[in-house]
Amino acid sequence: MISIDRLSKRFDRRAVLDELTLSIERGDRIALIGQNGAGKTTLFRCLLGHYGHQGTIAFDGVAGRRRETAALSRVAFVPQLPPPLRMPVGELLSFAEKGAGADPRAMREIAGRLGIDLDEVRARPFFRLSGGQKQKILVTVALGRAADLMIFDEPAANLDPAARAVFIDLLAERREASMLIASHRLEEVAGLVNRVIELDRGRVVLDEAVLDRLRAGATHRAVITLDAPHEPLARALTGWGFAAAPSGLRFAGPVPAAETFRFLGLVARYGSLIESLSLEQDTPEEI
Ligand SMILES: Nc1ncnc2c1ncn2[C@@H]1O[C@H](COP(=O)(O)OP(=O)(O)OP(=O)(O)O)[C@@H](O)[C@H]1O
Repeated sequence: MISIDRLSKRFDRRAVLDELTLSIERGDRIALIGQNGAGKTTLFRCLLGHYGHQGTIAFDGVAGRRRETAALSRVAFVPQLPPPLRMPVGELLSFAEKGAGADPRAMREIAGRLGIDLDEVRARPFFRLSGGQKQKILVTVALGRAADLMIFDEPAANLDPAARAVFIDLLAERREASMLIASHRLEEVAGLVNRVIELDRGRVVLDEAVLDRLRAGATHRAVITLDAPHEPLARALTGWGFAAAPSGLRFAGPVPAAETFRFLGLVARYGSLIESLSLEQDTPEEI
């Protein structure tokens, strides 16, 4: 569906995406994890054609400018920070309807489930809504249309717990769509995804097809190598039952498949300290 080949993006000569290569298949529901500044939003912006870049991104084999038109019509996107739109909400909704084929009945229902009465907010300028209300409207617009790929950048960050739960339910109902969800709460999206990709300093450092493994109920063996010794991470890993090499730089231990998300959530918090991470079928070896 999407193939990304050696994608690089620099800001002020600093590489934010660094020869990133990745392919996304139809039916993939991906949690994109990684520390603040790892490059998640930048990857989305490149995918959506908002940023120029080096390397190629092809949608169904079509790359370059033509890809942008195709992408816009088939991709629904909810940004991390809502744009400061001055237009009334009603105008945004009719733009979604006429310009992007969103279904007004579906939007009314989705907004209602998220706790927003569209008639009440229709006349209000979008930028005057609260952060959570803006996010709910953007989610409503994104889910109100039949998109092939839904890209969500920390979509639930401003939602209250009740709306957060509804949002997860709404996504779970969209089984047919491919999804790419950046989230710092891996546990929250765990039930929705079948693949976890971790970015660190603009590179893919982990790409796990989790669903099959979870189904298999297997145990994996993780081996982690650090750039430098780090006491809190060492404590966290030994708390997981990992053995440490005397150098304090290498750790190995078992990760039951059902605990994969919790484990990856822990590791993601320390992403920039980790030089390498592997998660293999459980075959004990000396560390
Ligand atoms: N328009 C820009 N100009 C300059 N630097 C930028 C720009 N956009 C992003 N960056 C830098 O690129 C790096 C990656 O940012 P990005 O927003 O992609 O990270 P992220 O993984 O989405 O982080 P977060 O989890 O905080 O949302 C950061 O260091 C950021 O400061």
